Amino acid sequence: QSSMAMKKVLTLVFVREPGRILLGMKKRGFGQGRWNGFGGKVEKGESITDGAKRELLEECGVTAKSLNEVGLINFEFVGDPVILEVHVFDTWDYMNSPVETEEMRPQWYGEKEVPFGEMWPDDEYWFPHMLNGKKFEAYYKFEGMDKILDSWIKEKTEQ
Ligand SMILES: Nc1nc(SCCc2ccccc2)c2[nH]cnc2n1
Repeated sequence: QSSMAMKKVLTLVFVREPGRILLGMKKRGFGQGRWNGFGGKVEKGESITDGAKRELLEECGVTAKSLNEVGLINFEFVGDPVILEVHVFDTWDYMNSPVETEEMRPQWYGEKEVPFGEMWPDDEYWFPHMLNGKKFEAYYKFEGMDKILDSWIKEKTEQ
C-alpha cells in the first residue's frame, strides 16, 4: 500500500469555432481508436498550460495563443494505483490549420454531431458542460476501458 496517492498529470485541449469542435482520432497508444481532444503528459519543468500547448502543436500543428480552463477530471482504473489528473482546456484563439500526424487524425465536428459512440464513455457526460462554457470538476472510476463503475460531476462557480 502507499500512503502517498500516485497521480499522473495530463492535458486535453479542444480547438473551437462557433458551432464546431476539433477532435482527433488517436492512431496509437492510450485511447487508440477513439476520437478525443489533443493532449498528453506534462513534462518536468513545464507548466500545465505550456504542456497543453506543446501537445496540441505536436499532435496536430495548431498553435494555441491562449487557453481557457474548462475542467479538471480525475480518472481511476481498477487495479491501477495511478490516478490520471486530466486538465481540460479549450482555445478559440489559435494559428494554423490542423494537420494529420503519426499520433492523431484531426477532423472538425458540429457540436450536435460529436461521435460519442467512438469516444471514451465519460465524454458524453461532461461535453455538454464544456460546450455550454461551464467550468466543471469530475471523477470517473473505470473497470477496463469501457465500463464506468462510479462517477460524479459538479459545476464550478467562478472563484
Ligand atoms: N476524453 C477522455 N480522455 C481520456 S485520456 C485524456 C488524457 C490523455 C492521456 C493520454 C494521451 C493523451 C491524452 C480518458 N480516459 C478515460 N476517459 C477519458 N476520456
